[in-house]
Amino acid sequence: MSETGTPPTAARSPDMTVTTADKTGARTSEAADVITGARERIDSLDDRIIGLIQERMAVSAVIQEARITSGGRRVNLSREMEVLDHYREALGKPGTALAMTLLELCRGRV
Ligand SMILES: C=C(O[C@@H]1C=C(C(=O)O)C=C[C@H]1O)C(=O)O
Repeated sequence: MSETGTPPTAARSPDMTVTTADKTGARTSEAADVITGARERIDSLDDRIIGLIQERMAVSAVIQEARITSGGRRVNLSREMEVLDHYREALGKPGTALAMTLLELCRGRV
């Protein structure tokens, strides 16, 4: 095994191309096909997640603008705690970190 995780030529099954093994890390063409298909689904999911985050940013900006225009503050910490709790309850401790990143993206855009 090389430092990049690519199996040496002798370790590849005869029907696998070098390119496929290098891209997926699989040791068989069947595994490489599964990985390639699943990666396409992940890329599609990531595009949808990014779209939803951008939509969240726009909705958050509407709220912040209305509050600031009315004389209030941009940030509402009690509401942010509710958002953090929501993500932590759904996803555990990493959910809190994810929610903090989302709040960072959504704050300060108006
Ligand atoms: C969107 C709001 O304004 C700010 C942004 C938040 C968010 O993006 O979830 C939450 C609280 C506020 O700091 C809100 O008060 O709901």
